Amino acid sequence: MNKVNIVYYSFTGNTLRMVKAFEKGLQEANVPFKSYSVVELKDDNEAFNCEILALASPANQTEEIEKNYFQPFMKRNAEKFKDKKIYLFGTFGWGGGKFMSSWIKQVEELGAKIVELPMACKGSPNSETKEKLTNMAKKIATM
Ligand SMILES: Cc1cc2nc3c(=O)[nH]c(=O)nc-3n(C[C@H](O)[C@H](O)[C@H](O)COP(=O)(O)O)c2cc1C
Repeated sequence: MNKVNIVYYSFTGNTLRMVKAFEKGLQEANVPFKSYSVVELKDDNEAFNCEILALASPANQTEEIEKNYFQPFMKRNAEKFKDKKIYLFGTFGWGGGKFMSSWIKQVEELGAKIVELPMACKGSPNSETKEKLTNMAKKIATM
């Protein structure tokens, strides 16, 4: 059983709906977890205090992760990603999920290990996507 923490950003709620589906899987797997909005996060070490850290962001200007909170989070914690097990997911509008490819690259260049195939969906996740995420969370929790 893995302790899985989640750090997320969501402005209009699409990414948060993905987070809720992911949390459902963790609850069903009966593993300890904590979710942190990156906007309210006070202690980065607390978020990193887990076996697997899930990160969730929408695409923001020019195919990046969210700019004002998530990009600074990545930057100030760069050294903490070395050998860290990470799972990535998020939502996008019009870019076809290009932001996710850059994020994967960034995380891998920092030395992290992406534990499962990331998930990105357009707009609000439908029930199929939510179910996939719930199952993914269960898999990650018990891997
Ligand atoms: C300021 C702003 C910038 C955005 N930039 C992009 C972008 O570069 N590529 C893209 O595919 N979607 C972009 N979007 C769309 C959001 O990624 C999409 O609506 C997402 O689902 C919002 O997630 P949230 O509801 O969790 O905030 C942008 C939206 C806003 C408001």
